[in-house]
Amino acid sequence: MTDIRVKICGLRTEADVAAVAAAGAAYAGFVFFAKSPRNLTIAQAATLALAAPPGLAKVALVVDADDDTLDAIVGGVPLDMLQLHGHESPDRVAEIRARYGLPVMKAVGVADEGDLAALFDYSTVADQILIDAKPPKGAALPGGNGLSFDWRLVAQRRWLRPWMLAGGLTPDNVAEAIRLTNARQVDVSSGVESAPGVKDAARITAFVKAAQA
Ligand SMILES: O=C(O)c1ccccc1N[C@@H]1O[C@H](COP(=O)(O)O)[C@@H](O)[C@H]1O
Repeated sequence: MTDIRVKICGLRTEADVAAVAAAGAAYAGFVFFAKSPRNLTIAQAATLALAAPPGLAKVALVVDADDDTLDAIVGGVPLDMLQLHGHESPDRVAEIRARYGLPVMKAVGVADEGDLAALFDYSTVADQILIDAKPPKGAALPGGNGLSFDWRLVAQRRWLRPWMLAGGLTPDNVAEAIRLTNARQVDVSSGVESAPGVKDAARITAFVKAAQA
């Protein structure tokens, strides 16, 4: 066992939350993005968040959300972190962090070397950085597409803040991704599903086991 921290994103049922907790994940992610098959209402997310045991951090994933939307989410769901997965500027990240007093994790899409500078920019304002694959042009979702990027781009790099590796991770490839990048935290959504938006408890268990082996 290692101290790798795992985030399982896109939970939709209380059984998902129980599976994530039982597997030993550190974070549970709730998606607030209408186009996603994992999208939740505030009432649904509140029910799931209240079912989470102490020690399982509850993360709300939003995409270019305005203040009214964030006010409703933060006011209606007990949360430990906000994940910003859109085109939020560094100033907007700082504004959200100050307004809600919650730790903020900013997702940055990476496809080539040219994308790495943004990681430094965001690491001056966010509490954590989420390094994800850049979505293909015209993709309906800015993340959660099950696509990975060339992990060698971030291998052995250092950032100012803790970071998490995401994008196309599965129970079969997560150990290799960790070995190559030296990531201490990993995030997965599609790789632990049996169909879009349907989490698979056995895959969740296998993913956490493989990440922490
Ligand atoms: O999961 C979603 O539906 C989603 C929607 C909009 C933005 C991000 C989304 N998910 C995040 O994308 C990455 C990678 O996911 P995957 O493992 O490749 O499916 C992960 O950080 C999710 O939290």
